[in-house]
Amino acid sequence: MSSIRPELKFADDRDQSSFYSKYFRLPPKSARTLRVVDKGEYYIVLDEDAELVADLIYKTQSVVKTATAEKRTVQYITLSPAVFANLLKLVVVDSGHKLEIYSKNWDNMRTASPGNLSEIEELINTADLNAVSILAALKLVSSSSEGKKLGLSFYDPNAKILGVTEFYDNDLFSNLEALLIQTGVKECLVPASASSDPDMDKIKQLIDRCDIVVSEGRSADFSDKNIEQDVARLTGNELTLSANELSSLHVGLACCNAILVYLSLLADQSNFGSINVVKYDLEQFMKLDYAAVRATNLFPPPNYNNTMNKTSSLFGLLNNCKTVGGTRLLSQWLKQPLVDVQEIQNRHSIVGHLIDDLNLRESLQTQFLNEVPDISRLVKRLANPRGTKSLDDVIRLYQLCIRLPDLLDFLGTSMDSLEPENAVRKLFQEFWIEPIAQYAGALSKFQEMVETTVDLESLDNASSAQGSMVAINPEFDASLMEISHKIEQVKSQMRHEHELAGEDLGMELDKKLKLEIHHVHGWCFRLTRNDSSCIRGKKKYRELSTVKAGVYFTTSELSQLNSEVKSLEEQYDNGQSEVVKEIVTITATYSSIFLKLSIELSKLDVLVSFAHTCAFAPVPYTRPEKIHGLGSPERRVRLREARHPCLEQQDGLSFIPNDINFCRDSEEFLIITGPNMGGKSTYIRTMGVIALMNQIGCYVPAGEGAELCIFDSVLARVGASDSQLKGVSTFMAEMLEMSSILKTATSNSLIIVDELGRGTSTYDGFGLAWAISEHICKEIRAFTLFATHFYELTALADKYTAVKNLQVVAHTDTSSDAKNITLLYKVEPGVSDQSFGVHVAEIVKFPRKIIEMAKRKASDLDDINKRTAKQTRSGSPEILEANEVLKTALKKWKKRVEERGGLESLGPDEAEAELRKVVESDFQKDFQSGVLQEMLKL
Ligand SMILES: Nc1ncnc2c1ncn2[C@@H]1O[C@H](COP(=O)(O)OP(=O)(O)OP(=O)(O)O)[C@@H](O)[C@H]1O
Repeated sequence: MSSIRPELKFADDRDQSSFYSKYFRLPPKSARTLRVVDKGEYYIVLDEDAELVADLIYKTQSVVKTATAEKRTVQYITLSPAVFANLLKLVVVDSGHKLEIYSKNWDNMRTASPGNLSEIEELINTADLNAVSILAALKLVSSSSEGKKLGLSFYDPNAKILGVTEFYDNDLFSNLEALLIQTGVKECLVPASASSDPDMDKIKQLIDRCDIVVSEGRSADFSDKNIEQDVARLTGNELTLSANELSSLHVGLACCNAILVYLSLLADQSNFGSINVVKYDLEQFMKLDYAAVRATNLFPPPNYNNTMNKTSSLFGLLNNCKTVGGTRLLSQWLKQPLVDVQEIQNRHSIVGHLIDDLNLRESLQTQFLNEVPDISRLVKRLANPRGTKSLDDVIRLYQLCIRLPDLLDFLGTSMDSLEPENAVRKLFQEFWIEPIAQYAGALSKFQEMVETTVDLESLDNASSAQGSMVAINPEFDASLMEISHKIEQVKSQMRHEHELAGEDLGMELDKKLKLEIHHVHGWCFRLTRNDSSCIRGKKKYRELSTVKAGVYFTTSELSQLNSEVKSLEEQYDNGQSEVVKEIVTITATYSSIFLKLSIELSKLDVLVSFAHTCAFAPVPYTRPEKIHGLGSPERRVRLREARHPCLEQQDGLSFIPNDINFCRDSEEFLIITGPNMGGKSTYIRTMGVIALMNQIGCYVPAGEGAELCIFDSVLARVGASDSQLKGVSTFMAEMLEMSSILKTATSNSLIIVDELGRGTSTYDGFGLAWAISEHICKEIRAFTLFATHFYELTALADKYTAVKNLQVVAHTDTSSDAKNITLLYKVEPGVSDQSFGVHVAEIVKFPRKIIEMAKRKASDLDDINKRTAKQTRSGSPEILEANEVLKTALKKWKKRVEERGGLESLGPDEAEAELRKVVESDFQKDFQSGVLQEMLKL
C-alpha cells in the first residue's frame, strides 16, 4: 500500500482547536464503531480508530501520526478517497463494524452498518461487492411447551424483498441459526432492553457466533400498529398482508416495522410500490448450521484475500458467473439448497444440457452474460434520491435492452434443435424465453424513450474521442445542441492551435506534441521532458507543470479556448442535467421489470456456471441418477468414486476417490477411524459437500455414479482446533454444537462429526462420544459420519446393525526400528488401530533428526504403554493428547514457515528457529512436561 497519505491541514489555529475540542466532547462509542471525519479532499481517523485502520490497511502501526491538543496526545491517520473506499468495504462488509462519517465540523453524520449500506453506497468501492447487506430484526415472543416463539423479518435491498416469519424454536435456537444462514443476514436488530433476559442473551451470543452484528433498536419500534398501511405504501397494494397470509403474524410484522424505521424505508419515496413483502418459510430449503457452512467450505474465510486459491471454497469453485447478479444469486443458492426433488431435477436437466451443448454455453457466457451490467445496483442508484443522476446508468440499461432480442433469438434457435416435447426445451421456454420476451415487450417503451431523448451517435464516439459526452438528442432539445455546436467549434480552434504549435516547435503532432486534458489545467499541450527543451526561452509558451510523463504547457490562445470550453461545458451540463433528471426518473419507473429480468439472467448465469465447472473438473462431475425425496421409504446414498471438489483441485495433490454408502436400517451411522492426516475429515466432508451440491442443482464429483437422498439439514461438529466459537472453551463449544445438532436433526438429516471429545480429557471425551453416538443411532436415525480417534467407539457396531465401521488405510513398514507409514487415503470397511501422531511430523516436513527421534520415542512409549495400560488399544491417553499437541504445534509452525516463503527459501536453520518460537510462544507448558518432552528430548 502506498505510503503517501494526505497532509492534515486546518484553515488556522482556531479551526484546529475547535476540531479537537469537538472531538473530545463526542459521546463514547463502542469498539465495533469506527468514526471517520470527511475533510473534503481526504478523510481522517483518530486514536483507536487510527490504530485499527493502521492494522487493517497498512499492517503496521508506524503509519500512525500524533498531534497535541488541549494537552492531550491524539493519534491520527489521513486517508485518500481511494484508500477510504477500500476501507469501507474492509471495515463494514468484511469485518462487520459500524461506521459514523462526520463532516469536518463534526456536526453532520452519516452512518452505515453491515445491514445498512444505503448511505455509503456511493462511496464504497464495489468492484467486488457481491455481498448483499441484509438486515434482520427479531423478537422473542414467548416460551411455552411448544418451545420458544420468535418473530423475524429481514430486508434484501437488492431484490427489494421484505421477508416476514414467525416460528417455534428449541432452547438452543437452532431454527434461528438455520434461518440466519439461509437468508445471509449481516446485521440483526433486537429490541433494546434495560433488563437482561437469559434467552435474549443466548440469542445474542448465537448471532455473534454466526459472525453477524447485533444492533439494538428502540423497543417501541417493534410494533405492528401502523404496519398495514406502511406495507400497502411500500408494495403499492392494500391487500398485501392478507394476500400473502401475513395478517396474523403480529410479531413478525412488528419486526418488519423495526426494519422500516431503522432503514428509513418510508422516507424514500422511490421505495413506494417497489418492495415485495412475503412470508418466509424456513422449511422450503435445507437447513445448515454454522459449523456445516464451515465444514463444507461453503464460502471463503472472512479475511479472504484475492491471492487465495479460488478453489479453496465451494463458492469460489462454482463461481464462473459472468454477471454480478449471478455471483450474488450463487451465494444465495449455496445458503438455500432445495428440498424439492422436481426443482432439483429441473436444474440438473438444464445443467446437463449446458454441459453437452458447448456452443450454447460458451455463446451465452461470451456474447450475452458478460455484457450484462449489475442491474439491481443500477436500478438502486437511479432510484436513490441522494445518488448522482447519471445518464450513463440509463444507457447501460438501454444497451442491455437492445441485446434482448438477440438473446431470445439465440435461445429460440438453440431450442428448436430439440423435440417439441423435450423437457429441457420446455424448461428453457418456461424459465427464460417466455419471461424475457415479456420483459423485453414491457421495456420497449423505455427503449423508445432513450432513442428519442439521447443522442446515441455521440455515445458511439464517446469511448474513442476524449472529452466527448453523452448528449441529449438535438431534436429533443435544440438549445443544448447549440451549445454542443459551439463546443465543437472551440475544439476545432484548439486543433488549429495544436497544428500551429507543432509547426512552430518542429514537433510532430500527437506523436511528440500532444493536446490533452489535464485534470487540473484542462486542455493543454504536453511534450516529454527530453523534448521539452524546444519551448525554453520562448515566451509564447507557458509551462504549467512538470511530471514524470512530461512537461505540460499552454499558450495564451489555448488557455483562452480552454476557458471557453470549460464554460460552455458547464452551460451544457446545467441544461442537460434537467433533462437527464427527467429521463432518470422515468427509467426508475421500470425498476421492477429490470429487477425481474435480472433474476432470470442471474439464474441462467449460475446454471451456465455450474455446467462450466462440471465440464472443466479434473474428472467431469456426474448427474445423480436417483434422488430419493424426503418422504421416500427408500432412503439411500450410493456414491461411487466420490471426490472432494475443492481438495481435488489443489496443486500437486493426486486425489484418491472413495465410495460412500448409506442405507436405511443397514448403514445409517458410519464410524471412520484411522491415522492422523489419513483423510478422515476429507472423507466425511466430501459427503456434506456432495449433498449440498446435489441440492443446489449441480452435478456431483462422483466418477462412477451417484444415488442420493434429499437431506432436510446438514449439521456438523468439526474439529475443535477449527472451532471459531468465541469466548467459550473448546469443550463448551463442542457441547453447544453437539446438543444443538441433537435437537435439530431428524431422520432425514445428515450429521457430520469430526473428532468429538477432543476438547476434554480422553476418558470424558470418549464417554461423551459414545453416549451421543448411541442417541443418534437409537433415537434420531439421521445418516451420520463420525470420524474419531477413539478406537473403542467402533464397538458400537456390535450393538447396532445400522452402525458400520470404516477405516482410512495406511501402509506400515515395520522392517526398521522406526515405523514408516505411507498414507493411502483409501476408505475401507473395518477398524483401524493405528495411531501415528508422530507421522504428521513427516507430512509437515519436520526436521529429519526430530522425526527419527520422535519415532523411536513413540515406539518405546508404545511398548511401555502396551505392557502397562489396559485402557485403550490405540495408545494411552497421554500419547493421544501428546499427539494432538504435537500436531497443532506442527501445523502452526508449517503455516508460519509458509507465510515466510516456505522451507526452501527459509533454509533449515531459520525454519528450526521459527519452530522454537512457536513452541516458546504457545506450547511451552505442553513441551516442558509429560510425554512430549520424552518424545522430543534430543
Ligand atoms: N482422498 C484423498 N486423496 C488424496 N489426499 C488426501 C485425501 N484425503 C486427505 N488427503 C490429504 O490428507 C490431508 C489430511 O486429511 P484429513 O484432514 O482428512 O485427515 P484426518 O484423518 O482427518 O486427520 P486428523 O485425524 O489429523 O484430523 C489433506 O489435507 C490432504 O492433503
